[in-house]
Amino acid sequence: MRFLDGAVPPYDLTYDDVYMVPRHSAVASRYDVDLATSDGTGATLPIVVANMTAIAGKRMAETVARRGGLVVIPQDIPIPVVADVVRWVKQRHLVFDTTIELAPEATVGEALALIPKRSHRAAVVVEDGRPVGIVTAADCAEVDRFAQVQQVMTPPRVVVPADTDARTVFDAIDTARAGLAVGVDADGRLVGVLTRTGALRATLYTPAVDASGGLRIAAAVGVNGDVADKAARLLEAGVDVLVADTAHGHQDRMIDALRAIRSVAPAVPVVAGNVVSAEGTRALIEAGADIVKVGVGPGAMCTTRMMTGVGRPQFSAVRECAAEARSLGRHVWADGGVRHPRDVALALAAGASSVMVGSWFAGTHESPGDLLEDSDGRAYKVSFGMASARAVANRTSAESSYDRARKALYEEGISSSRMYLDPQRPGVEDLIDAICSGVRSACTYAGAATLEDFHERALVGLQSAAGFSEGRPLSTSW
Ligand SMILES: NC(=O)C1=CN([C@@H]2O[C@H](COP(=O)(O)OP(=O)(O)OC[C@H]3O[C@@H](n4cnc5c(N)ncnc54)[C@H](OP(=O)(O)O)[C@@H]3O)[C@@H](O)[C@H]2O)C=CC1
Ligand SMILES: Nc1nc2c(ncn2[C@@H]2O[C@H](COP(=O)(O)O)[C@@H](O)[C@H]2O)c(=O)[nH]1
Ligand SMILES: [K+]
Repeated sequence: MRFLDGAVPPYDLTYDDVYMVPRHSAVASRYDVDLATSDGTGATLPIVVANMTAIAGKRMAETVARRGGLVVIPQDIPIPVVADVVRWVKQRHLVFDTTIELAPEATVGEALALIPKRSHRAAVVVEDGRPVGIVTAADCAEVDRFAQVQQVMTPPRVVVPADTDARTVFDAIDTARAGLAVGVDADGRLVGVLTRTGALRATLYTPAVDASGGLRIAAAVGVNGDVADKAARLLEAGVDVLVADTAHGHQDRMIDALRAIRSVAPAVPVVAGNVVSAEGTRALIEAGADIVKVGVGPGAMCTTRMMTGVGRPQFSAVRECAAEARSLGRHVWADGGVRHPRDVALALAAGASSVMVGSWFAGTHESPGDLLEDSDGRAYKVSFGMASARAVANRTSAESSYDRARKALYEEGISSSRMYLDPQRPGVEDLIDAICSGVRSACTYAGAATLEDFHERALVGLQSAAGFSEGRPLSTSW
């Protein structure tokens, strides 16, 4: 990456401060761009879901890994629970989505509570493991909540063997004008469901899988307690990538934690952070990190910069840390502050191998929280920061009352924020589609067929606030 006209920025920059200039391209199609990462994590997309309790759970992990990204399960989740999640995620089908299954006698009320948990917005009624009906929210409208689903279900219109190729399933759904296809095994037992868009996606994305063909998943460890023991238990559970995470990564505790992790995890990729300087990046790499997590203060739930004045505008932080990591043959993840597809493209241009997204994905069907409605009927989920009073109270619940009171004084995150679902893009895969389209397109504007080429070729200019605002679309006239 280089700056237009050799500019030397007079101050540190964030994503809104910069833009990319198109360059001659020999890449004929946006589909010719390979978005696979080269950082050893096995991700086929440069997207990592941040280790935040309100965002990264098992449904998120399944859905994102099926499209090629990675989800980091937070350090606040007890390790036996993480082990269950890992086992479950690794058993998921690589094409068909996990179904919300209901018995014929289940109530409409139960169906309505479960249907919003999945973007395919339907439940399958199952008898002896075989699909006998489909229920959508529309089928339940104006029906007594205690009615049984067998009274409102409709028969599945497209039932296919689960090994049918995705293009054929797409055509079958399209021809039948059905909402989705139900996939079954050789005995007619339910395997999963696939929507028309899901079938399309299955032809465009490559799942991130481990050597046994299971979906990949990452998990975080903090820097306190017996870090080697926690890391060993996570590895035993089958975690593919370990993330050592704390607010101030460039500290002795982190260096010790990394050495402890490396003693039990010589082979798996280890990620550590957060830092925002070349010095911090080098220190974590020397202590054993393969990938350094970059970002102090850009996160949407983060109050660190307001509380402390500490941090660094994210584009410059990523650029400096990526250059240092690359000089040592390692990588960085850009962590925090992503609000538009362009931010992902710019982080990759600055040299990140992958980009972490947290809050933006909180407002999706796949985040763990319940779907709520505000007084205007707009759907949202509640998100909160990992250094918020709420998260600290959860994390320290086993400690003495005195210790909890002491720790409660250091609050650097929002405890409750409403993340609205975008009615056009209510699922995390809708947002991933938008990000991937943006990044693929950015790569062809730069004339790049891979993310490495993109970093190499990106030509970046500095812009004023007016320049940024000019790029925003107008939904009504001026
Ligand atoms: N990217 C970002 O900008 C930030 C991210 N976070 C996220 O919040 C979560 C919780 O992280 P964290 O608060 O580190 O909690 P942890 O539970 O990981 O504890 C951090 C440890 O580091 C010590 N420490 C020393 N200096 C600091 C400092 N300036 N800030 C925080 N801890 C310090 C603490 O000791 P003692 O309490 O005695 O001081 C404590 O032992 C993580 O997921 C982290 O990524 C949090 C803040 C900023
Ligand atoms: N200072 C804080 N940073 C936090 C907190 N919770 C999470 N984070 C950081 O934000 C990113 C995600 O950024 P987003 O803009 O996509 O939401 C996450 O990975 C952490 O590094 C917090 O409470 N305080
Ligand atoms: K912030």
